[in-house]
Amino acid sequence: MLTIGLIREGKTPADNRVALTPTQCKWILKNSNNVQVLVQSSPTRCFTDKEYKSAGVTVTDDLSSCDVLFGIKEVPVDELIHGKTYLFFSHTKKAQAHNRKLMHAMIEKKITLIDYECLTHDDGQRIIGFGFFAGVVGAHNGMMAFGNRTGAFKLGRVGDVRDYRQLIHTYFGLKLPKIKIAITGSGRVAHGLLEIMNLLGVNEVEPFDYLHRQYEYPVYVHLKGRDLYERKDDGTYNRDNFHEHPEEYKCSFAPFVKQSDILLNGVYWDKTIPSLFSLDEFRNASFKIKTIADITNDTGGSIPINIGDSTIAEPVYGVDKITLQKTAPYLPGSVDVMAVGNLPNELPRDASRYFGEQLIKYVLEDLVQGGSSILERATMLKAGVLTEEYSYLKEYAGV
Ligand SMILES: NC(=O)c1ccc[n+]([C@@H]2O[C@H](COP(=O)([O-])OP(=O)(O)OC[C@H]3O[C@@H](n4cnc5c(N)ncnc54)[C@H](O)[C@@H]3O)[C@@H](O)[C@H]2O)c1
Repeated sequence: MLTIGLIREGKTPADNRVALTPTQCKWILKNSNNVQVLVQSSPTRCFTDKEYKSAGVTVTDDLSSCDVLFGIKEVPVDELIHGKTYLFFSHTKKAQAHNRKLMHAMIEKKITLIDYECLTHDDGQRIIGFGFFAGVVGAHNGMMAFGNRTGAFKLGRVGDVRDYRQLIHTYFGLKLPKIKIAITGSGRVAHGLLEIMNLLGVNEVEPFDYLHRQYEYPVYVHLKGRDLYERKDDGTYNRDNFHEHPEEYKCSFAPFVKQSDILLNGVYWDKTIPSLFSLDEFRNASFKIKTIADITNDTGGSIPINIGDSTIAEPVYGVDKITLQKTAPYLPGSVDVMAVGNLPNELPRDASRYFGEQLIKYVLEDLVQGGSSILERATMLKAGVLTEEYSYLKEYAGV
C-alpha cells in the first residue's frame, strides 16, 4: 500500500495550486486498490477541504503516515518531515542561492527529493509542468494590455472568471483589429499561447508572408528555434548543437520587431542564449512592438527590457523608449511589458487539473511500483544524500 499526502503549501504568499484535484484523488482511490490519499487541510488551496471530503478523500493535519508527499512550491524548512519522500519544485538544481538553506535542511532531515522539474522522458523532454496555463494566461494578459493601450477592444481580467471554460466564453463576439502578433517558443508555454490565438480567431501565417505582406485581419507567426537563431559562422541551425553551444549562435528576430504589434514570448532561455533584440534596436524608431507578454520572464533575459517581475494584481508596466526606466503602463513614449512569474495561479483549478493528469499518467504507477528510470533521473536526494546525477551540487549542498 502506498499512502500519498497532498501537503498544504507553506511558502509565503501561499501558492493556491495542488498536485491532484479532488476528482483525480477520487479516481485514484477507485482505480488503484493499493493507493491511499490524504490531504492536509488548507484555507488557501484552489479546491476547498470540503470538495476533497465530498470526493471521499480524508482531510487531516497529520501526514506522518504518508510514504510520499506531493507539494508544488518550496517546502518551508521547519515543515519538512524527517525521512520522508517529497515531490515538489525545489528550485535547487541550478544551485539557486535563495534555496541553499532548503537544500541543507533536506540533507539534515534525510529527505528523499524527487523534483518535478527533473522528471524527463528518455529523450530529455520534461514530463510535467504548468507551462501550458502560463501560456494561456500570458497570451490573454498580453492581448488585454494591447486592448487597454489602443482602446481597440476590451478584455477582462482572468481572475474575474471562475475557470478556463468561462474565460473562453468571454471571447465570443470579440473582434480584433488587423494586428500582427509574433509568438516565440516550442514548449508548453508556446502551446498555451497558440491555443489562445486559435480561440481568438487569429490566423497563422508563414514567417516570410508575415514580414512581407499586410493583412486586413489579425495574424500571428509562430517562431521556433530554427526561425529565431542561426550559427554566427555559417547561418545554419541544428537543434542539438544550439542546445549545447548557444553562444555560437546569433538571434535572427530583428526583422520581426519592425513588423509586429505584439510579442508573446515563450522561449526557453538561459544566460548563454542571445536575447531576441538589443537595447539599441529597442530605442530605434523602427521598433514597432507596443506590447510584450514575456512569459519566459527572466529579468534582462530574452527580453532585455524585462526590468523585473510584475504581479497578478498589476501585471503590466511600461518601459520608456529613451530612458529605459519603468513607467506606468500605456504611455505614448513607452512599450508595455507583462512579466508575471506565477501566471498559472490566475487559473489554479485548471492548471492543477492539467498538472495532476500528467502526474497520474506518467509518474503514479512508477511510485506504486517503487521506482523507475524516470523517478531515478529526477531523484536529487536519496535519504539526504545527493545522488550521482546531482553530485555537481556538492559545494552548494555543503557536503
Ligand atoms: N511566467 C510563468 O508563470 C511561467 C510558467 C511556466 C514556465 N515559464 C517559463 O517559460 C519558459 C518556457 O517554458 P515551457 O514550459 O514552455 O518549457 P518546456 O520544457 O515545455 O519547453 C522548453 C522548450 O525549450 C527547448 N529546450 C530545452 N532545453 C533547451 C536548451 N538547453 N536550450 C534551448 N532550448 C531548450 C525544449 O526542446 C522545448 O521545446 C521557461 O523559461 C519557463 O521557466 C514561465
